[in-house]
Amino acid sequence: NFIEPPGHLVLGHALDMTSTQGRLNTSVLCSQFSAEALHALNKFFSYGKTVKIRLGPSIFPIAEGLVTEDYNLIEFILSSNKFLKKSLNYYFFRSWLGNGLLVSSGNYWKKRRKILTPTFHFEILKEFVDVFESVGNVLVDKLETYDGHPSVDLHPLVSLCTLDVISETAMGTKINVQSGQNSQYVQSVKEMCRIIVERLFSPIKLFDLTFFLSKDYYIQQKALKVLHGFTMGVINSRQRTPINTTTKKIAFLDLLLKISRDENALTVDEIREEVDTFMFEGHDTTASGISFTLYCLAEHSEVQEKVLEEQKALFGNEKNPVVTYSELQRMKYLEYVIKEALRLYPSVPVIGRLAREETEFDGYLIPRHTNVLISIFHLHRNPNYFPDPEDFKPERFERFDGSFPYSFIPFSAGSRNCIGQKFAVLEMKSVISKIIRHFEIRPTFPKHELELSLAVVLKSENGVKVVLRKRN
Ligand code: HEM
Repeated sequence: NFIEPPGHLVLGHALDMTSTQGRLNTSVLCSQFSAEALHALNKFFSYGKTVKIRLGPSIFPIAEGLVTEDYNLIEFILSSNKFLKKSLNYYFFRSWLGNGLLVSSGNYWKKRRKILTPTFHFEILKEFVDVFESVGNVLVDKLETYDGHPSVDLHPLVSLCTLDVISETAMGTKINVQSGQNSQYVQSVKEMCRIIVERLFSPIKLFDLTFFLSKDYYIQQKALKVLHGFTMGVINSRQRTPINTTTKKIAFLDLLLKISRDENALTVDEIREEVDTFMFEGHDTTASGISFTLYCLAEHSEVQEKVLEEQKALFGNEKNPVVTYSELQRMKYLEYVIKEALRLYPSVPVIGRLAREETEFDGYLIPRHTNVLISIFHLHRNPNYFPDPEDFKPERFERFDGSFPYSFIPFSAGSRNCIGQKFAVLEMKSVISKIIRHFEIRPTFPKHELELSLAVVLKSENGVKVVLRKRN
């Protein structure tokens, strides 16, 4: 069977995930540990490309599973309809996202995916470019206040920008969090993201019984009240307002309301779940992508220069052009840069699936109901597919011919891939190109070394710091 790296008799590998010393310490109870999860995976993969791990006694199915960086197994899983169900740890999203697209399964998921797919049609996405651009302008204004500072941590600023974008596009509502409004909503999003990550790794918070006794349970309930209350408030008010058919820009929520009215396909609660799913999946992921791309550009001035050249070829020296969808499409080099940044720093570093039935793979038996965690992070750094994998070389994507289609999967692959992929790339291009036109981005001195942490969304524990200099 698959190898199980040595671990604690009862707690299994929970200690590896939570403490570099392998000792039980307070980090098991609190949050400072997802950086250790990355080190732990590095260690586990020294035992094999696919290994068995557990975060507690093996009598609890939620606490154990396989973790893999093996191309062949990943291809097998993502292309098979026996692995369409999400692994058990997605359970922690349910209190917030209910049965939304990210976590649902079976026919329920199929039906919803079919309903939602047309809402991401490029004709609809095209109309969102204005939102990316105007919200991006607010970010540029904020970044200008850091001109010449010894360093600025991009992530929190970018994260507010992407939250503003997703709110306006998903709900048709400006929440202006970049201008300090709706701070309670922002705080609640943060709390929920933190609690979900903690529950994933902590053997104490993993189980409902012990989680319900913790302080975080009360924080979660409070945050959920704010989050659900906010979304429901927006839905109720949009329901009362007839959809303006004269404007081409229609928010996802309005499309869902229209579908539910015309075809009676979704209840109000189901719409709320999907909108919440977009709010979660659609902001932290793009914030991580934008911040890490800008960090890579700071570290590689020659690449930044080529990105700027591409901008000049499109817009001359104009820093604030009216950017169109087709111009974003023409930013080919920037697209390679974003891909290379997502290769090294995939916003979603690990995804999980559940074996629907007992399955044989390469002489190994994967029992029914096994959780299989796929490390996109490690897959993307495999030298067989990406020579000198630690180097940042956007040009490699000029030659990427798709012979190994599952070697680069920042948006996952197969029928459960990211529905928001095109939206995300457009948004990232819009915001990054705008920043590059306005600022020269330099590395900090001394160099800011990222402390990556393998949370639900990839983060750097010590921030993503660069130096900004306004361009003339
Ligand atoms: C850089 C940005 C993004 C990255 C890297 C990314 C990545 C991913 C990945 C890897 C998955 C598969 C998750 C899994 O199997 O557990 C996924 C699913 C999903 N993403 Fe994204 N995402 C991004 C942006 C977005 C945006 C902007 C939206 C919405 C506007 C979105 C909505 C979704 C949804 C709804 C799913 C679930 C799809 C399903 O299961 O059918 N994502 N994303």
